[in-house]
Amino acid sequence: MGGGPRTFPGGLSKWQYKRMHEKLARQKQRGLLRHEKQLYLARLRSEIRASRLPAAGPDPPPTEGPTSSRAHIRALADRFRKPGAEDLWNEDDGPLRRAKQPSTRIPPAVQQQQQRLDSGRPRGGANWKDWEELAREQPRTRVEAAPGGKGPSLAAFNPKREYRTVAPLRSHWSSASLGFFGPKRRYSVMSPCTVSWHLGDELRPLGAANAGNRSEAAAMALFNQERLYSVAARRFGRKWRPHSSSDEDQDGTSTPKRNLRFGKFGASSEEDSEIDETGDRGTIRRRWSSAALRNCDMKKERRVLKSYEEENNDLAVRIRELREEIKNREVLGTERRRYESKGESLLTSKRFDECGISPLTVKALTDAGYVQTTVVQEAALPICLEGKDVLIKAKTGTGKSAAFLLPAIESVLNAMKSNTNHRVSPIFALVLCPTRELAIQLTAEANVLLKYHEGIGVQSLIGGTRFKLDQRRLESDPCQILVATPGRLLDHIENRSSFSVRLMGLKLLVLDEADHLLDLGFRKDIEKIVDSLPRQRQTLLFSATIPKEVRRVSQLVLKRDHIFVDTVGLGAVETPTKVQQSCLVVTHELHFHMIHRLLREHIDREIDYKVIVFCTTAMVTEFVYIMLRDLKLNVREIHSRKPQLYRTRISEEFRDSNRLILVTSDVSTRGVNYPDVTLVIQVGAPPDREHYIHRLGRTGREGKSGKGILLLAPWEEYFLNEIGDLPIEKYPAPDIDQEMKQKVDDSIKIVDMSIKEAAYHAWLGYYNSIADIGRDKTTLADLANRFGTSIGLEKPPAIYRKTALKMGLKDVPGIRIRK
Ligand SMILES: Nc1ncnc2c1ncn2[C@@H]1O[C@H](COP(=O)(O)OP(=O)(O)OP(=O)(O)O)[C@@H](O)[C@H]1O
Repeated sequence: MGGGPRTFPGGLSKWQYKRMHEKLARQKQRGLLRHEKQLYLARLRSEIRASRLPAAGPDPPPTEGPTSSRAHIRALADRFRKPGAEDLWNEDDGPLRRAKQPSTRIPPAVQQQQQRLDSGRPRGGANWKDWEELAREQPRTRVEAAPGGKGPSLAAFNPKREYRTVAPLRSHWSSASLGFFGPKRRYSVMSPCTVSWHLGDELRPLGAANAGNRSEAAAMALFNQERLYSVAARRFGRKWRPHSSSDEDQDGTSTPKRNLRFGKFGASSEEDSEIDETGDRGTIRRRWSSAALRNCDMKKERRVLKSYEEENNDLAVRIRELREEIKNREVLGTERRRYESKGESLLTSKRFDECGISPLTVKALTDAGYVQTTVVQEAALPICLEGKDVLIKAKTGTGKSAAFLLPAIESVLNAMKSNTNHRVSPIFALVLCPTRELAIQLTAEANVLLKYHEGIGVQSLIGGTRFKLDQRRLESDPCQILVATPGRLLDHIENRSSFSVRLMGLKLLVLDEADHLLDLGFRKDIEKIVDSLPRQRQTLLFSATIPKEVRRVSQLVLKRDHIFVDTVGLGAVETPTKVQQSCLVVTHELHFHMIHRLLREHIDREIDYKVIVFCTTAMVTEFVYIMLRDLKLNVREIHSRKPQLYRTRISEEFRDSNRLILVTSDVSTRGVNYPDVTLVIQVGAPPDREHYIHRLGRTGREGKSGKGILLLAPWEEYFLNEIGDLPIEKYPAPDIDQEMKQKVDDSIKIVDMSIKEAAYHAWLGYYNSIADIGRDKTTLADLANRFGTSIGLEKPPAIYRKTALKMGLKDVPGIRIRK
């Protein structure tokens, strides 16, 4: 790939540098997988536990010993079930620094109740019911023993984080622990923590080791605890290390200090579980093991409980934020409904000159006909211009491109004010997108917005062009904003150290079509790219679809305190409202006849028609294109098998004209803005729901109307389950007259046999990769052969043994292997 430099930063050779990057990416990938696994396990555990709980009934007492079982399970289960709960590493888990535990005096009422319970409870017996009662009657606040008092202390209880809190512990609770450690079911939810408490003026550990002073019940408690911890430790594959030592009581009785702790339970439990011996001895002190959330919430850094005041403050801030969010949503929702019901575009009343962007940019926007912002621009601009990380979801064709290009220009302007002494300017803003067409389009759009900004340049870096030429262009022309596809960008990062150096000045990273870029196909490249960028940067993620997994994975690139803006709204339809969606189910044998019929009908009805036909693979696209061309339709093709220059030319032609049909593969699925498309036909089941939405989004842009038809074979109807929530009408297939059928059959015949064979192979590969179909290989082979017949293949073409092996198709009836 082009002649790169001999040395790389740090005096590394090209291969060392490359290996280093690969190693880093591998490590990150492993970390990610580990997190995903932990998350999954945690979810399973909490679900199982939650399902074992008694069905209804009042909430369990807030404090019930270190186990705090039901509250803990509920909290976990609730948390995992909440929409958006996939984000386990949220701020609720507390700050990363150690916060002091505030102490509060026990209110007199509590003390009275405690005394009442004390007197009613035999020293050696656990009286769980009493504690339940007491707990129920108490407000959920942290209560600690009065200094020097003998009374028990109620652990901090934060309603927001029940699973982290610990039950009230009493000085004579060694036996009481029998109660709450008793039932085995409770073991698993105990938060391992070191507990010590005061008797008189002395610190007394739980579980006295001195046999002379130890009651039988206390011994039982100790036994139970040991059992408990070892059971828990075994379950999680970690060792627990009991630390025993002896302290002398003031009254001469010796009380052993048993400091129970896990060696490495969850995150660094060691420090967390130490008894704090420096503080006030009159108060009960605890430090919480991060194992309270077990490994399911493990982080590299240790989390510590927030202080009471801090939490209250946080809570207040959170409530305020939520209120604002709800208000914003309402405003956005009303705005959207207003425009949609009026049948207008998605423009809001806010003008660009009110958004705090440079007057020169506003001038360029006005020239381009942009005066008012769209909903997504109105929502995104203030947050992006504040410098925050954002994840934004907005429907297709609603102006997301400008929503991130404008902040990109602003960040360049700001950076250029402070960075004036560079010979070659750093790249201040980097926009990543999945396809070349989209990169070219975004570059053109950025150029429009930069019309009056002299000295600021935008360039694209995409595959299919000459590496050396790119290199020269990057060095000679101004480039403060770079729009790139991941593969080619990575080539430059790995092979041009001067390019990597330029990226070190980066201020803003944008991932357009973020869900696709963070998908498995791109993720490795994205990780490598992100590794080579400065950490101090702003990151913006945009897409029309953001599946839950993507929200979680987005943490790879976004800061923890990023903002999620959803202009679509929970439960709202994700497709443009003015696009009429329908589905036709037709047997394979008639698929191509049906495409022809639908196109003819549409052309007859729409004078200025502009149609996109999406096919499943590049080779099927080519087949359909040749067939339609032979049927005398005004048709063009774009797919990955075509040279880039051709693709660019066709793309531009289709953008600027009408009365044209574009047959394309998924290279045109996302982001590409072809104005005034009147109809989108999707032939065959799309790979997933997101593909369906993005393909359909090529029509009905800017609030205009459009039509979408999904053409499925009967066995592809499973896909309708994935898009069941979208307003799709299923229609019976119209008849095809004999004359038309014959015409199509003739056109199929003229397609070259090699293209048909390649189409068969591609078809087989595509559906083999779709889990719903690819699982049953015999059926798949049968369906592939039917497809082969429908495109005029007399017998299924043979495939290479190696390919068959890879696809799991060896020895499958109906699959021919090449000798
Ligand atoms: N404020 C505006 N005023 C007028 N037209 C606008 C405005 N913002 C965007 N547009 C136009 O809306 C169309 C769609 O914009 P854009 O391509 O940015 O949509 P998108 O949300 O990125 O779509 P996709 O999800 O498909 O990527 C474009 O033709 C663009 O010129």
